[in-house]
Amino acid sequence: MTVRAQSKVNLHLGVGDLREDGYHELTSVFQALSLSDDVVLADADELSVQVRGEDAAAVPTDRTNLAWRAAELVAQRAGRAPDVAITIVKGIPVAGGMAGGSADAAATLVGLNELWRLGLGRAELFELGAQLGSDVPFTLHGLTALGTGRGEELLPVLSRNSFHWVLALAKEGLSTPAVFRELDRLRAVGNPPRLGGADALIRALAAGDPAALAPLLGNDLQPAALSLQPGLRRTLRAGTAAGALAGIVSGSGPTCAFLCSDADSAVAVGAELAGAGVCRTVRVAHGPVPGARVVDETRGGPPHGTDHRGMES
Ligand SMILES: C[C@](O)(CO)[C@H](O)COP(=O)(O)OP(=O)(O)OC[C@H]1O[C@@H](n2ccc(N)nc2=O)[C@H](O)[C@@H]1O
Ligand SMILES: Nc1ncnc2c1ncn2[C@@H]1O[C@H](COP(=O)(O)OP(=O)(O)OP(=O)(O)O)[C@@H](O)[C@H]1O
Repeated sequence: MTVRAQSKVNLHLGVGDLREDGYHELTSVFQALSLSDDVVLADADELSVQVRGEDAAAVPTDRTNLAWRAAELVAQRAGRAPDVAITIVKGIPVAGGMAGGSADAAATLVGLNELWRLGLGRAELFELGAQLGSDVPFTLHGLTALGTGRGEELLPVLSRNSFHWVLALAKEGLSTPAVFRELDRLRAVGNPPRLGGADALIRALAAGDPAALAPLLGNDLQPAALSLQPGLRRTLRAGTAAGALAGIVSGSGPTCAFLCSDADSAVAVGAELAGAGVCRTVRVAHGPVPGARVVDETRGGPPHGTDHRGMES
């Protein structure tokens, strides 16, 4: 069985104060993007994880892999052994701020619910997802949603039309906790900008107008990501110089996401950015797309032809 795991970008990421539990209160408008991983699940005698694709060497294959932890959690809920062979074909950059590990965990929850015929409802899957990480519930949900709390309390947001994105993938990843810590440090020594509400952005999404949406994109984590990787300023400048409507750091970074006026513009911006020497590679993507979902019910066997990806995802 193959389950598609979609990435995300935060169109608006307002970060509140540090809570006593070590998390920050967030106001996040998420959009699920077409850049994806495939998670292949096959019956086996024991739990295992294999990773393929460009970034595979950077991903653990032991119980620290979020998909492994998802399998253990759902098996525990079902009262059965977590015996499944998990093959992850990475398309989402690792430690890139696009919720790659979270999406793999979401795909594992959805897939095992089907493979083991557990009959868990959406609410139960969301509750298991929230135990695995703040971004997992959204990667189950997909489309466009407003997240509050630590990002796991979701409300759907109406989004008309498809939006077209160029993603600039960085050479080195960034650790999410390190970026939140850097923001706390910047706030302790200065006054980095804080986003206002997301109402205007939510209206622009409902209108389906990229030109109206572009100036409203914002990310409170961006100053912290730029502080840890100053070269990202050049990447952001190069994207808008290439014709994107706007560029932001995606989540905790370091991937930069550029909103373009249409699909043709995204291809042109992607080509120019790829030649500008400001990132490892570029991908073109669109959103919103649905959350983690089964795309091939065949039991067992890795997918064919999914690990050679062009610029369009
Ligand atoms: C930056 C975002 O991607 C935006 O969607 C998410 O907030 C991060 O979500 P995630 O990677 O699923 O994060 P988790 O695995 O839940 O948390 C990792 C670490 O990030 C920090 N963290 C995460 C979420 C949050 N609301 N406040 C935080 O301070 C904490 O240090 C936490 O220990
Ligand atoms: N299935 C997985 N895919 C990628 N990384 C994983 C996975 N499971 C565990 N990891 C570990 O988690 C770290 C963060 O990876 P991930 O790609 O999820 O980051 P991210 O996209 O920045 O996360 P987020 O956007 O949710 O904050 C990696 O450096 C890796 O060690």
